[in-house]
Amino acid sequence: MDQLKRQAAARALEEVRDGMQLGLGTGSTAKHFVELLGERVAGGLKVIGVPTSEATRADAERCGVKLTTLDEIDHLDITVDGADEIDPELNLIKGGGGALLREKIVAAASDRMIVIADDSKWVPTLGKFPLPVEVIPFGLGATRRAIEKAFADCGVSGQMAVRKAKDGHVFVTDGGHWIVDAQLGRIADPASLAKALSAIPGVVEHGLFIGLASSAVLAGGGGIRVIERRKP
Ligand SMILES: O=C[C@H](O)[C@H](O)[C@H](O)COP(=O)(O)O
Repeated sequence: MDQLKRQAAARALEEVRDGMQLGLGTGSTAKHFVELLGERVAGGLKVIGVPTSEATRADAERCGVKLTTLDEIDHLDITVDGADEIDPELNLIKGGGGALLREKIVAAASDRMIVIADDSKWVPTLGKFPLPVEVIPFGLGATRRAIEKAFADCGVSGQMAVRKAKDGHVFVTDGGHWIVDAQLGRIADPASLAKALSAIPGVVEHGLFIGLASSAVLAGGGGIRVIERRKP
């Protein structure tokens, strides 16, 4: 599986040109991209990156990739990031690693977002992977009730749980927020659900990435598939 992730990362790296400003994703697949990018940088490639998490910042620094922020530059050429699920419209569930907020800010500031994954992430319909919803701890009860209502309005339901870290304490995101994971099973209309969740005051962001990915690079036993998003 790790080999497939690395192959997808290597294919995305072929899109990178000298002088590009890159969004650097988070997770085990994106980490391969950062490592391979570091090798190219050591060989003379000149790029600058914006990391989507403190973990990726540390990886990029270790790999010698020069970093900047979205305050210092006005756009990114390409963001390369992993995903937890990818559907045929290239809508995504992201946030399994808790980095969805910065990932979405960075993807939205990019001309192109390339999603890299092993082909187990390809699904006909999003929802089997629990949907991460990043929330403000204050007023969580009210926020949970509003999320439940949004789910019902969009025809989905399922158990919700505040994410815990490995040490048993509540998982806290890089932005200081909490994550509620919702087991929805099948999300028939991800765009409507995304809109409904975004309208809730206590929701900082959610893991539905709608219309952000430009292409997906999927590595499987039979080779690599590159899927471009259909124009609306
Ligand atoms: O918050 C984490 C990110 O959205 C990751 O890109 C996603 O969870 C996929 O991670 P991995 O490549 O480790 O499966």
